Amino acid sequence: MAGSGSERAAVELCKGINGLDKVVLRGPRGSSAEVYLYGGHVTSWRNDHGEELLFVSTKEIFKPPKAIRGGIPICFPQFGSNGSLEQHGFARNKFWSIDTDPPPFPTTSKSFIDLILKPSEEDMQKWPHSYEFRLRVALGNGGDLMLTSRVRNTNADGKPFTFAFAYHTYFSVSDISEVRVEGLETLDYLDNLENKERFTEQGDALTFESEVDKVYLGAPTKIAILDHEKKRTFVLRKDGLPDAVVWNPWDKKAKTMTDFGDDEYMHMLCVEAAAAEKPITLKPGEEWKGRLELSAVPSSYCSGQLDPQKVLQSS
Ligand SMILES: O=P(O)(O)OC[C@H]1O[C@H](O)[C@H](O)[C@@H](O)[C@@H]1O
Repeated sequence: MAGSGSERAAVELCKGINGLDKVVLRGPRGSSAEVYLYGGHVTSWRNDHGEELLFVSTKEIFKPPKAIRGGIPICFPQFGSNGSLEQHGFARNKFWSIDTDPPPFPTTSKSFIDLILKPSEEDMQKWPHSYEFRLRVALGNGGDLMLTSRVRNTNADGKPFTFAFAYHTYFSVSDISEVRVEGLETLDYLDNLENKERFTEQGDALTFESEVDKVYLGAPTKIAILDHEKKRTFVLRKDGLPDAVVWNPWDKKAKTMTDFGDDEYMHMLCVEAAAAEKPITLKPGEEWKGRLELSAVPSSYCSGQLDPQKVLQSS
């Protein structure tokens, strides 16, 4: 549409499913992303060809207070059931606001949105802490998706607080049996399917043939998800987030989930950049930052043209 005078805005606030507010981000060459204010939740990330890269369940009904099944839920201030709050904390069930006056934070992208979450009085009864959670979602000029979370302790009573965090990313994959994850081999992990017992990953890249729910500890900053059939590699870069959670419910668990199709486990994989095992402590006035950068590159891995090690080593 260049030159036609009808170029679409890089950032647009509009209504999504069920009239929920959403922000559409558009990159210069056709890429896009969508963020619902409900949950501060990224629900779509498309490449320059318009192909969707994230999985959202066809059973998802977009009805608060249920969290959205798919995309990138924000888990905060709890991960999983490790605490007294609801599963994965409350951030994914809250209506976030657009932050109209964010503190300075440099970017080269024109396509970004700043969101903010602060506790209500009711929230403070469940989690008695005052905080500001700022989330920036940006679409890079090359179509990369970048999420930056900044959490600040604004407690006036001098008390520190502790939290866990995850970007619970659901990647869309062609067929889970054709997927390999590079970067987590040989790491220690806690197996949620074995009472959180600690094991060491053996051997080669991860492949999938049954339910998996593992928290990899001290994961590298770069992880690659290779989709052999799609000839696509997702590269996940993370900062401030030591763990990587890998989850696929597989067939039996899928059937118990009302917001997830029986066969959808074949077409998704969660690889979640997280601070799950060791919670983060912030004193009043302190700020924590956790960053996720996702890119999707065509790969000819199956024909041997792309060495997965090179994917991991290249910057
Ligand atoms: O169903 P949800 O609350 O969205 O959680 C979905 C999954 O999230 C994470 O990956 C956890 O490690 C899993 O134990 C959990 O089943």
